[in-house]
Amino acid sequence: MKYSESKDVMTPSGNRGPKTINIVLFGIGNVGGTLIKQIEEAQPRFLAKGLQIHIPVIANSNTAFFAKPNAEKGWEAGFKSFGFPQFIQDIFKFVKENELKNLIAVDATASADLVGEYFSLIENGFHIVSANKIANTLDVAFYTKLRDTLKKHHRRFLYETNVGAGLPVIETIKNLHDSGERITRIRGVFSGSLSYIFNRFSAEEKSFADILKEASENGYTEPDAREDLSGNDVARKLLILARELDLKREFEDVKVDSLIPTQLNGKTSVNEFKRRIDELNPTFENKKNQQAKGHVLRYVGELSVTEERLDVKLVSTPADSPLGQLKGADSLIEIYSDSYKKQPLVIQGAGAGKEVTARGVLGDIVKLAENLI
Ligand SMILES: NC(=O)C1=CN([C@@H]2O[C@H](COP(=O)(O)OP(=O)(O)OC[C@H]3O[C@@H](n4cnc5c(N)ncnc54)[C@H](OP(=O)(O)O)[C@@H]3O)[C@@H](O)[C@H]2O)C=CC1
Ligand SMILES: N[C@@H](CC=O)C(=O)O
Repeated sequence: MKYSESKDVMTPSGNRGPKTINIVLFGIGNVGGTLIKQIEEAQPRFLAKGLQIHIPVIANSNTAFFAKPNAEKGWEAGFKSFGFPQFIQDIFKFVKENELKNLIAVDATASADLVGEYFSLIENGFHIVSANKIANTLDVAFYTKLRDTLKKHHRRFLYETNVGAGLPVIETIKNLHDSGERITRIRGVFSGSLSYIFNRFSAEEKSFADILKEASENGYTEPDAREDLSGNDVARKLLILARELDLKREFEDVKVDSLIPTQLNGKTSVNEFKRRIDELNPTFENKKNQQAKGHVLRYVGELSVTEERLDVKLVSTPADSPLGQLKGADSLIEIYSDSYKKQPLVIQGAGAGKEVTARGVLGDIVKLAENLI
């Protein structure tokens, strides 16, 4: 398959040859689909700065589409008509044959299988940008091996959207830590979907199941919403932050208060869970009604760095407290440190959603592109 890059494009500043970045995109759901749109819309602005972002390969779990340059606009039709069964080796062959440089694999999936391919992606010259949290939350041996492999092949791995979607949480925590600041505690509402669910459930007379369905339709939940309800998604976020602070903890070290009643946990399929979703209602009606007056439910994560403790649980908090006042799918993350001792550094804003997340992924791509030739 031949793919010829438009190397002689004239930038508005009059210089020849913008820097071309080649994205291989895995995942075209909420985040991946929105990312393509955002790249297409921002292309004139990138070009003005001497940057051109191509997406020569677009893949879902079973199909890969090898696109023509600048084909982002009509990619859906091409994907349907000219998609091939997706095999990673074909992708490697394609980028080699076409001598594509500045390769970035973007992981907009929740797939563990794809994470298993990270090593071969790196060995084949790819940098990685990921919204998928799995690579950062497998065991410490994997975590370390991934970083060693990146170092050996001079590749980078950016994953700002792993915590707080488009919010600058990882970058802020990393900057503080790397500059010698002692972070003592990180606490807050880390899940955008559970924020949306509990903010509405606490304020409205709607059933828990109906609100959960709407959260899913709005693209706030994980592909399997039980990842949110089980607390696993928040646990992953806490673990990722702990590891940024050099605490080599495992997923099992996070103490998690699951929100899934035992009869729906574990053994049911996603479809069966969706069919029986109304069974969640009595549990949450009870929790809502048992609260003190003026209190609301919030699902909170806390990383106590000094005690090396990671906790995820449902709490009842006064409606006029900072967490109690949350709206929409907002996350609110408080960072306590030696410099931010009494008044924490607070990061607040949408913690889930396809637009903010895709923008965060694009932010990582542009950041990475700045360091490429
Ligand atoms: N939505 C949000 O607000 C946020 C999401 N994220 C993360 O972003 C990721 C994607 O979320 P979202 O877009 O909502 O999920 P979706 O379910 O909407 O999309 C997932 C996409 O991944 C594809 N996929 C699955 N397995 C593979 C594979 N092995 N190779 C290639 N493609 C694959 C799916 O293809 P198919 O249809 O064939 O299965 C689908 O296109 C998740 O890891 C999530 O945690 C992070 C922050 C916020
Ligand atoms: N399900 C997640 C989406 C982003 O990671 C959340 O609700 O925060």
